[in-house]
Amino acid sequence: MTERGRFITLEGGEGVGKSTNLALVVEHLRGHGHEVVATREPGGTPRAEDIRRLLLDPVEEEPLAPDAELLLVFAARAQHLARVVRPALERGAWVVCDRFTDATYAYQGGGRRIEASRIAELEAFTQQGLEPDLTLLLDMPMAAAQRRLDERLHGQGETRDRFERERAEFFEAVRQAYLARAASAPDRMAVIDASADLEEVKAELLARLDERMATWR
Ligand SMILES: Nc1ncnc2c1ncn2[C@@H]1O[C@H](COP(=O)(O)OP(=O)(O)O)[C@@H](O)[C@H]1O
Ligand SMILES: Cc1cn([C@H]2C[C@H](O)[C@@H](COP(=O)(O)OP(=O)(O)O)O2)c(=O)[nH]c1=O
Repeated sequence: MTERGRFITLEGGEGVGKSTNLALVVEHLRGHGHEVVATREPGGTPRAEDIRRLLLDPVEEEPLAPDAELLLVFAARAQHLARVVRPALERGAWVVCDRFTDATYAYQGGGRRIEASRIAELEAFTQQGLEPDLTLLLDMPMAAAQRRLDERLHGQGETRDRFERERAEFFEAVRQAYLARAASAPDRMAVIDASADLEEVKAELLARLDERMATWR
């Protein structure tokens, strides 16, 4: 029987360097000879990407109710798990995902103030016990991450999505909720200082990854 693949997630606020470092993690794992599926949430399948658009589109005439937002996040997750994540893990591939359920606790829990117990109910219903083997949390003060994001948005002429339009208090609550999650799950989550130079961040990330992979052999 094929051994189940490992499930690794990258987390953190906007602009902390998740996308930049995801590529590095993928390359590192491929170097170890693993089949790797790189994906993201919300999204990762065409249908789930449709739901992502609903979540990110800033429709000013009709604000999205927090519970509707929460259910859409889990609807996208259910589709992504069924179509991409579970099949990959079952055939022995490793899955590296840009954001997962810790983001729901951070954004819908911390940011939108939905009770964690309600998120946990949907988590249990949707995931049926599946959770990441390792979560790399990129942490840094939100103001500095915001400056990176401003440069990126400016450089690409992008506009801000529904979340990127939130206020500083929202992002601070997101950050604190992420840190609280990491403190309560130290065996699964590794906190990485994302404010350092990219080379330093990469080195710390790979060190944490190797450390954890050594315990899986
Ligand atoms: N350690 C770092 N130091 C300086 N700039 C960085 C660092 N990591 C990423 N960046 C830059 O910051 C911006 C946001 O990074 P990105 O990977 O898109 O973040 P995220 O996916 O978390 O929103 C990009 O322009 C990226 O090149
Ligand atoms: C996975 C997930 C994402 N989100 C939000 C956070 C992000 O603002 C947005 C899109 O994620 P993402 O594209 O990863 O953000 P960025 O690259 O700008 O850091 O979705 C939630 O609110 N809940 C969730 O469960």
